[in-house]
Amino acid sequence: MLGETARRHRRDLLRLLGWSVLEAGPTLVSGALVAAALDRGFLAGDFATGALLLCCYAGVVVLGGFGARQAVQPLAEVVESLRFDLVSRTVRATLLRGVVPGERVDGRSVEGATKHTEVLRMLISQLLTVLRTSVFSLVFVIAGLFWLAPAVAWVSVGSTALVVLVLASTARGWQRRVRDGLLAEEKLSATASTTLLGLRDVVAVGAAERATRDLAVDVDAHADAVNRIGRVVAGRVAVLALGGRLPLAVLLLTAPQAVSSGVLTPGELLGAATYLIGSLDPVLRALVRVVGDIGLQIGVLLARVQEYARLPADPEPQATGSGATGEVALRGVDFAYGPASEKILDGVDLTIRPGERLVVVGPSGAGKSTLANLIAGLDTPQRGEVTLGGVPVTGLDRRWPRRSVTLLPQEAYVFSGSVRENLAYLNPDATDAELELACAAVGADELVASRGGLDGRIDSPGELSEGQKQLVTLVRAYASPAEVVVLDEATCHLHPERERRAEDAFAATGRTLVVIAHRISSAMRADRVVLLHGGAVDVGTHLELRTSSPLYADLVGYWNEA
Ligand SMILES: Nc1ncnc2c1ncn2[C@@H]1O[C@H](COP(=O)(O)OP(=O)(O)OP(=O)(O)O)[C@@H](O)[C@H]1O
Repeated sequence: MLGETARRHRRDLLRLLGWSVLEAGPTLVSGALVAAALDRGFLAGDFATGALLLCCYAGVVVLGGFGARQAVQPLAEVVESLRFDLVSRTVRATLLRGVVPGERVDGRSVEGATKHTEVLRMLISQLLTVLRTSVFSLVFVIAGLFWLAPAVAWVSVGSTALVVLVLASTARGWQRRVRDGLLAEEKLSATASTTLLGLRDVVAVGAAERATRDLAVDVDAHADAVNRIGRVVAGRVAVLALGGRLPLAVLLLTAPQAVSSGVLTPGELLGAATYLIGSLDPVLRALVRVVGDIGLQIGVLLARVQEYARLPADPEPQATGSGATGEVALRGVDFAYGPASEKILDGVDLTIRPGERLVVVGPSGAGKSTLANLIAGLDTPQRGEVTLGGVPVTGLDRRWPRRSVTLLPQEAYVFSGSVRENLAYLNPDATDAELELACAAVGADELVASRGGLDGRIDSPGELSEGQKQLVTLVRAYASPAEVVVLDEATCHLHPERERRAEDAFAATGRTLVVIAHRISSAMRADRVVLLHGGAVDVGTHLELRTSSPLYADLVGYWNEA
């Protein structure tokens, strides 16, 4: 995931690297200039040279500050783009999994994904900020020390290697503990939010003690996990303290001997101490904090985000054929919303022929929308099966955009964006000519023209009336490649004449059209009508049902009066 963003921002990363070298520049010359200022200037009685050399150092520090300032912009480009990529991936994958039967997706999945992504953004920003200068600074310190005091440089290399070795060998255990801590925190927050949301029920059924006990278990588990992390942190801090201070201790202990024997001048001694105190120790600390702590936290969080960004599995292997003939069949379908709930559909058999215009009617709550969801594969029957072109609908290709069935619900969803983006939502490859054709067919051309054509904007969808929103979604469905279109009261806010025009337009394309009727006029122009009642279906033409079914005759009468 990170690699993809990094590839796109190669230039920004190179700019970041370049400015970071400049930012770390003062580290390279700090010890050397201090040593020269002392030996050739102040101790040699040449105050002007000493002061000039210190001024040079100050100049380099200002240049380093300029490098730090310039590095901010490329850093922000990379990090913000990374956040956008991560959020897009996780939300998209969560939504796609949401329409797959058997996948458990709720608001917490998206919330968890976005929360983790936000933390990741901050951590990666810190990682890049510290890492980019620390690595160069470390190299520069060692180089400076080799120039001034090679023996101290070797001790520094050894102690740095020791720190790296110890941290690397404990990295796995550390990562495991951080992950356990994160999981414990997630579990605690899930239990707490479930308990708090159902607080009234918990009190009503006298389960307060039980809920407290359950919560206490998760609180203890979280506390244990945090304690285990704390113990590892303590060990790592000790190693770091030893590794960072050892070279300085060696320098100070050997200083009298080294200076008196002429191995080091006083200036070189002070220069080496400047490198060690001013750079090596802080750099090692920063590196350990960043690579050891932040780096590992990033690894753990990325693994979690990757779980959220998991796309649903492709169709099951038994799903052969494209399902693209437009024939929908329900065989012995039973459906209920819960194991103890009443059946909404009870042993329903129904074949919808390719290119047929079928209208579904029935009393409120009879299960018309449920039938629409089953045809679209959004729900799975407990018994029997729903097939499309002979293939179980739940086994069809569910990659976005859905290619086989398009279901338009009553609530039309229009988002902020261009008119084109809204219309091409179910077929991003649609050409302008195809979209214009779809607009003309369903009668949305005036609306699109009034918004400034395909390039026009819909900045706040609330400006559109419900009918206008339904027109937008009708164009979407028309422009989609699906061979079966299900309109679940998707034209209820349109004038009857506009509704007829839209339905006729779909029927004229030769696709299978299933309309959950809002008005009796839809049933009157259908090839066949399905009357849904008490979990069963009666099927026939409008005239047949009118004479054979008293319930249908009642519904027609009710509609006519209305
Ligand atoms: N997600 C759900 N969970 C539990 N029960 C549901 C769910 N969705 C619908 N129901 C119930 O299932 C029954 C059928 O609902 P459905 O929406 O399919 O009926 P409908 O014929 O489309 O109704 P209407 O004409 O009022 O839109 C209703 O009793 C409804 O309350």
